[in-house]
Amino acid sequence: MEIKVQNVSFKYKGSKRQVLSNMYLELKENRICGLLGKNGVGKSTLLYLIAGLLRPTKGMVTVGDMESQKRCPEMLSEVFFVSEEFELPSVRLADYVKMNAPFYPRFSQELLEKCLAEFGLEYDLKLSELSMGQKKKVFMSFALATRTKILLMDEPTNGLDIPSKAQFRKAVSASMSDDRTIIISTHQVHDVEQLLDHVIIMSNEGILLDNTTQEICDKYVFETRLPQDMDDVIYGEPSLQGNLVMAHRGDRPETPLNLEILFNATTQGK
Ligand SMILES: Nc1ncnc2c1ncn2[C@@H]1O[C@H](COP(=O)(O)OP(=O)(O)OP(=O)(O)O)[C@@H](O)[C@H]1O
Repeated sequence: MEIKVQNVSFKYKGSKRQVLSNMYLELKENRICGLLGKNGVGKSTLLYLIAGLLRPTKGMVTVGDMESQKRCPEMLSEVFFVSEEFELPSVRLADYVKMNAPFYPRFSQELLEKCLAEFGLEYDLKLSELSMGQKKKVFMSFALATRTKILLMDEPTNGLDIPSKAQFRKAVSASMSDDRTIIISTHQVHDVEQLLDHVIIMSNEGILLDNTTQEICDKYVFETRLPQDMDDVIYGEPSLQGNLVMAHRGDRPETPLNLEILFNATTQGK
């Protein structure tokens, strides 16, 4: 399902500040997309608009051929939003699943148990007896198992311990399918850098970058350079090993994406 944000402007009620203005964005299916931007640029707002939980002041957001703000049943069964803050009822997970899974026609019990196992959790548990991090793992496992065509995740790795970040990447990869689009809004770039195949960088002025990781890595290399070897460098930062840089690739071999360098280069207008 394609997500289209067409000429969208948004302002919170009672606030003077326009959070989004005339934004255009099209996101095709079969993508794991990282949504990056400094605090307050409107990443969460954009996710709420896509989920239909906020209405644009101007313009239109659609998923497939459905307008988000109408929240028709078909759309609700195909969009799942893991917001930064959420509440789970004080019930057993099995009862939570019994109550909520029927809303999602493609829900997979097998995938739920696989994701839980990835996070080191059992299926037989009481939601009220879990720590915050454990609740998040359970909620994300449920979200992944819904197999909705659109999955929106706001800061999914916040509050997860160090081993869980790799488990998160495995669980997301395991749940990915050709007809799914996952948008992950995050500041924890190293947690998701190997997972993404698309990157969107937002600023207060709008979208600064909207490309597949393949397009980025075809054009640029991310590597460490000596000070005398900086001719074709677009952006660089000193590091312990030398200068960490983003440079034109030319005929050099491809390098892995360094999201932090890409983000700093982009937001500094390089
Ligand atoms: N309920 C609200 N009422 C008024 N203004 C709001 C409300 N929620 C957010 N804002 C404002 O809208 C702007 C965008 O907020 P949003 O939460 O979408 O940003 P963000 O990019 O997700 O930020 P962060 O990285 O800090 O999570 C901010 O300037 C914020 O102050």
